Order: sequence, then C-alpha cells, then structure tokens
Amino acid sequence: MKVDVLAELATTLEQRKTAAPDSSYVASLHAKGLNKILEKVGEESVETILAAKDAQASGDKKDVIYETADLWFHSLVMLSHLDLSPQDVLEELARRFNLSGLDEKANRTK
Ligand SMILES: N=c1c2ncn([C@@H]3O[C@H](COP(=O)(O)OP(=O)(O)OP(=O)(O)O)[C@@H](O)[C@H]3O)c2ncn1[C@@H]1O[C@H](COP(=O)(O)O)[C@@H](O)[C@H]1O
Repeated sequence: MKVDVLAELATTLEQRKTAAPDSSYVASLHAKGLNKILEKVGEESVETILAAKDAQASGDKKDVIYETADLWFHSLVMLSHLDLSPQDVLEELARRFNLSGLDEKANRTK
C-alpha cells in the first residue's frame, strides 16, 4: 500500500487548525501565532545544518533525517497557518522540472 505522506499529513494539519490547543501540538502552535511557528522553522533549520555538519564529520546520517523531518514538519505547519498546502509547493517544484537553475538565474528580471 502506497501512502501519500505529505497529503495525509496536510489533512491532519488542516483538522488541527480548529482543535483545542491543549489537545494538540499543532493547534498550540497555531494558537501562539505565526511568529512562534517561524521561530520553530528557524530553530529546526539550524538543527538541520548542525546535524549535516556532524554527519560529514562522523559519517552517521541518522540525525540529518530526524532534523530534516522536524524542519519539513514545521514548514508544513507554517504553510497551513497561511492557508497554503504542500501541493502548492509541489506544483512549483514540478513547474521547474527541466528548467536549469543556472538558466533560470540568468533570466531573472529582479
Ligand atoms: N510530524 C509531527 C511532528 N514532528 C515533530 N513534532 C513535534 O515538534 C516538537 C518539536 O520539538 P522540540 O524539541 O523543538 O519541541 P519543544 O522543545 O517542546 O518546543 P518548544 O516548547 O521549544 O517550542 C516536538 O513536540 C515534536 O513532538 C511533531 N508533532 C506532530 N507531528 C504530526 O502532526 C500530527 C498532529 O500532531 P498533534 O497536533 O500533536 O496532534 C501528528 O499525528 C504527527 O503526524
């Protein structure tokens, strides 16, 4: 059975927008507001960077997966707080298929 993890998580996150903050971590983040969610995204970004640097030195990549999951999760909460979904981001990535990052940068107008 193939599970669409992003879609399933997005559905749960939408449900948590109306849940009681004391019953759900996600609801508690929404109740605290965007600044708290962004603080968590920043914190998890730094932890991901540190885990990647440690992995390069030690060869143990387990924490990179763990911290990246935390980062993706909190980014999804941020999107949900702004009434956006993972699908919006996936569509943007799909739009970029076969568009070289170097060509795109050279053609930027801003
Ligand atoms: N994927 C996750 C997930 N990943 C990480 N986390 C939580 O994110 C938090 C981040 O870790 P930290 O160590 O930074 O947390 P902390 O120190 O308590 O945070 P602060 O008090 O410092 O803000 C922890 O509480 C983790 O349990 C998650 N919490 C929930 N989910 C998913 O979201 C769903 C809904 O969760 P609830 O809203 O709690 O029901 C769950 O069923 C899961 O599928």
